[in-house]
Amino acid sequence: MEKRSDPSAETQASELTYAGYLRLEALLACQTPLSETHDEMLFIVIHQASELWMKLCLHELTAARTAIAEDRLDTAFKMMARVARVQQQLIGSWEILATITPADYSAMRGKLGSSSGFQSHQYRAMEFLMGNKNAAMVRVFADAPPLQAMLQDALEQPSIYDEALRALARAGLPVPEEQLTRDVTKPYEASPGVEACWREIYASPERYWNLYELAEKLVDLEYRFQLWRFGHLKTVERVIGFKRGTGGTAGVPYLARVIDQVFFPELLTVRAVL
Ligand code: HEM
Ligand SMILES: N[C@@H](CC(=O)c1ccccc1NC=O)C(=O)O
Repeated sequence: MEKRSDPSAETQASELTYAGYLRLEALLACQTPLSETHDEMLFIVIHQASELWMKLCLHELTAARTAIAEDRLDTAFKMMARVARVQQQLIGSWEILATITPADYSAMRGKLGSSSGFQSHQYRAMEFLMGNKNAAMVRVFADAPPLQAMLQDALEQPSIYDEALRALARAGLPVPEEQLTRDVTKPYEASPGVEACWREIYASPERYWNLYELAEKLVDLEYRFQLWRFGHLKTVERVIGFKRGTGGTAGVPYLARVIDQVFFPELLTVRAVL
């Protein structure tokens, strides 16, 4: 995590003020609309607030992954429970954004050029942390080396699900070896052997209470991630309809396709065999 380095911040605690501690001067100088439209302020604020919440999600999920890797599941649960609430906040932002009318958005859209949420490195890092790895998405940041390096690192780290499966193996469940030693830069592929492990856990939660809770926390995470994606899709549909995206995709049809990308496949398929 970045520590503050500006000298003005190195004041005595007794001189510290609300605005100083929170760096409000810098934070509140970052909303600079490019158009004359009234609604651009909302557009900017929603995105900036979302990026801040994503920053917190990454902070919590990275720490949760470490905790799982170290078999400190209670610690991971605490963090994952917080992420679920942050996700609710992110999902709630669609309600506010939906107050933009198509005509008002059209009036500012030209100023956005080819910029797009597609270029959110924090969003992509979250997808990678969830296991939806895609090396092509790293190349989107070829013109921004620090962001590209951050994402390349996220691509190469095991996902929270990779670590969960390793925790299952340590607990004595027969997770197939190839799932434990897989190339974590590749998208996760469902495995019948992994489904069988979750089945064992779900069939007798009292024998595996912690692992059962881990499974349910992961399901919560995926569920809310999907609600966010769906809220985005429906908001985009009502604001720009079937226009192509500024980022170069088909727009709504692209967003509909990514909803099919599941993070923890066996946690869904196991339900059909219980
Ligand atoms: C009126 C509001 C919005 C519209 C019309 C819109 C439209 C789109 C479209 C069409 C795409 C597909 C990529 C492209 O071709 O541009 C996209 C992607 C994306 N947008 Fe938005 N968006 C809106 C608001 C937001 C907000 C508030 C966020 C929050 C950070 C966001 C985050 C993203 C992300 C992360 C992607 C990439 C999704 C992926 O690749 O799976 N968008 N958006
Ligand atoms: N892709 C959007 C533009 C857009 O929404 C956007 C543009 C700049 C910064 C963030 C954005 N939000 C999400 O994609 C569009 O096609 O209208």
